[in-house]
Parts: sequence; structure tokens; C-alpha cells
Amino acid sequence: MILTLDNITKSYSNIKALDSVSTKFETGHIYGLLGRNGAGKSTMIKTLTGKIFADEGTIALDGKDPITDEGAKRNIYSVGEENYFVSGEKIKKIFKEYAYYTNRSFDEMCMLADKFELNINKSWEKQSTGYRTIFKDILALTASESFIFFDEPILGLDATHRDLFYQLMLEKFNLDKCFVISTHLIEEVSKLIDSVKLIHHGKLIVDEEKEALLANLHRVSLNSNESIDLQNIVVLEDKTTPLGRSIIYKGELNIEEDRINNVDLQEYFIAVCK
Ligand SMILES: Nc1ncnc2c1ncn2[C@@H]1O[C@H](COP(=O)(O)OP(=O)(O)OP(=O)(O)O)[C@@H](O)[C@H]1O
Repeated sequence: MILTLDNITKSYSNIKALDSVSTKFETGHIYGLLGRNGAGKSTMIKTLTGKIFADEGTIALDGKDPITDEGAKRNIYSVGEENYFVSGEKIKKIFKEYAYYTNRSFDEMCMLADKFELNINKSWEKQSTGYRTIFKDILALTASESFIFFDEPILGLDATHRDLFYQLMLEKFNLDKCFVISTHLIEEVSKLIDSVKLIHHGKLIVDEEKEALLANLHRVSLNSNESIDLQNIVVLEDKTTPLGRSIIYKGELNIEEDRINNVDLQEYFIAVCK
């Protein structure tokens, strides 16, 4: 299945949160939806799940509008900062309701709660920040929808719980699923994702497979007074410190191989999102 966005634009009064974004999400992939604070990631996710409406553009899931077509709508689930739960309701009751109204298994939700040591006899509101995220992650991990959008799924999670979440997410993934993870912990999710979508000031500036993207990125370290020919490369960052000069670039540079280093996704992110 393919979820396509064509020229999606969304403004909040004078803020263009999404600016003519065109892209697609396909089953069989885990995407990292990256961007600085306020870049437009949540707006994109909310637009795809009908929580807000785009001003312009179209969204289609295998040709059908997932906002209006009930069948298409049932293929997309998102979890984010919004809370649609009844105030004071215990998590166990919410799990029972979700098991009744959706395809989720109550036993599976309880089993995951056990793994995270989430107290389901307590109201969702009385959980700590991390446990509120875990509660929502459990709803997402047990969802039967093909497209799952995780908006900040590791917000407030300690390192052990983040590791458990990544492990469970990979166990749940299969070629009929599409997972989209929006987070600021780029280094950690870099190991899980196969594709990168990077939004900057509402525009989609990177939309590539992770391996292909990283294979073309390099860093070279130079002495402060050393000059090289930069004509055949795209310079993404050029920094000079008292220790020397460091250049992050795309392309091939004619220089000794042992002076060239790899660049990771987080370094790339910092270089391009200025
Ligand atoms: N309900 C709203 N009313 C007005 N402006 C909004 C609203 N929601 C989002 N915005 C603005 O739209 C822009 C994009 O916000 P969005 O929440 O999509 O960013 P984000 O990439 O998810 O950010 P973060 O990583 O900080 O959560 C921001 O400038 C934000 O202030």
C-alpha cells in the first residue's frame, strides 16, 4: 500500500506549517520523520490522520482519500501528544474499550504493560510523563492498521524503556506495515529506520533511503591554512576551530582516503537544519 501526499500546504494564520509537501509512505518501510522544533512534523501527521485539514493538496491511500473513505481511514493510526481519553479513566478500562471497539487484544495490551511495568489500575492522567507515552505506545504497538505514525514515541522514556520500545517495534514490523517515527533522538532511531524524511520550516528537504543518503556524505579534516578544491562537492558545513578545519560534504573529493570520515545522520541533520 502507498500513502501519497501531493502538494500539501497547511497554515496557521501567518505561519506556513507545511509548504507544498509531496511525498509517499510505503508499506514495508520504517521512516524517520525528522525536523527541528516547529518544523511541521506533527502537522504532517495530523493532516494524514484527519485530525486537522490541509488548506491545499491531496492525500491518497492507494488512490482513496483516507480522510473520507472509511476503508482507507481504517488503515492509518497515529499516536501523539493529544489525549482523547476520558478524564480519570483507568488504563485497564481503556484497554478493555480498545479491545472491544478495535481489533486489539486485551491480553496483548496487558502483556506489554507488564513488560514496561505500567500500572494499569491507575488513571492515565496520574501516570508520569514517560508512562503516559508508554501507555500510548502500547495502543500503537497493538494496532492492526497498516500505517502507524509514532509522534514522539520515546518522549520521557528512560534508556531501558526506549530500548524495549525499539525491540517491540521491530518485532511488530512486517512487510505489510509502514512505521513512521518522529523524534529528536536521531542517533537512536537511525539504527531502526530505512528511510529519512526531513522537514525544515515546513518544506520537505530530504526524502531518501538512509543508506543511500549516508553513503554520499563525508567529512574531511584539514589544517587551518590548507586549501583544497571544493568545486566538485556540495559543502554542507565548513567549520574552523583552533584545532583545524572540518568540512561535511556530499560527493567525491580528490584527497587521501584516510583523511575522509563517515558522517552520521545526526551530524548531517545539524549541518543542514541551520
Ligand atoms: N494549533 C496551532 N495553532 C497555531 N500554530 C500552530 C498550531 N499547531 C502548530 N502550529 C505551528 O506550526 C508550526 C509547525 O508545528 P508542528 O507542531 O507541526 O512542528 P513539529 O515539527 O511537530 O515540532 P516539535 O518537534 O517541536 O513538536 C510551528 O510553527 C507551530 O508553532
